[in-house]
Amino acid sequence: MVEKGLLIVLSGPSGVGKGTVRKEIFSQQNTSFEYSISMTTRAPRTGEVDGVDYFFKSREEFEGLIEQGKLLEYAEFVGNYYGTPVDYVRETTLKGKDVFLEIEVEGAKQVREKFPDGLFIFLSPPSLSELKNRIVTRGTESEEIINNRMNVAREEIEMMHLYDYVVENDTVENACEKIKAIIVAEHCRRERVEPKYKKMLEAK
Ligand SMILES: Nc1nc2c(ncn2[C@@H]2O[C@H](COP(=O)(O)OP(=O)(O)O)[C@@H](O)[C@H]2O)c(=O)[nH]1
Ligand SMILES: Nc1ncnc2c1ncn2[C@@H]1O[C@H](COP(=O)(O)OP(=O)(O)O)[C@@H](O)[C@H]1O
Repeated sequence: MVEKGLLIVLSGPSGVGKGTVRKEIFSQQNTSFEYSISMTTRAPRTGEVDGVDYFFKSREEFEGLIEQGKLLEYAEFVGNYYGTPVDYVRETTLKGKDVFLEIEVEGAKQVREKFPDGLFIFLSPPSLSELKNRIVTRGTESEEIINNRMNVAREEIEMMHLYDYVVENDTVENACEKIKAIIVAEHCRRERVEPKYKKMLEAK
């Protein structure tokens, strides 16, 4: 029987660097885990691609997915819906592959209820002023939305105790190294052979 894959959840306030850190981790290793692309009703930002960054949906389509039970979890974040496709997560973990979710705190709570054995990591900013600086510098949101997201950020930071680990994103390199080390340690704790070494042993 194939061992079920681990669910890895990364949360953190808007602009802290979740996307940057995740992309760096995925670009570095011959990844043993898969990224779950979320559904959202948010409009695509310049350069974002449907089916790569998100599956972009209308509100009606999204509400249809909720009714059909197609989402593992979902939440409304600053005026838009975001949710995780349940079929993808189920199929991938059943194949024995770990799945990496990048989701906000309310969704992470729902995942924790369904998968208490998941690995929950909170990415924190060095300071609120640096958080604001990053989100402003990214240049993708209006001033009003940035202010709303900064208010939500305070509430999210207060929830960091719900996570198994808090990693500060001081530099992308440090944050990636810490997250990768946590994942290896948590594989050991769950008595799983690290996928990279499993492959190494299987190879001739
Ligand atoms: N609950 C939930 N949150 C999600 C999902 N996908 C993305 N998010 C979160 O929604 C929030 C807003 O995402 P986005 O608009 O892309 O802004 P960004 O985090 O600033 O890049 C972030 O905290 C994301 O991690 C999802 O499938 N479910
Ligand atoms: N460690 C870091 N130091 C400085 N800037 C960073 C760091 N990590 C990310 N950034 C920058 O901060 C901005 C927000 O990062 P992003 O990955 O989009 O955040 P999130 O996905 O959490 O909203 C981007 O402009 C990114 O280049």
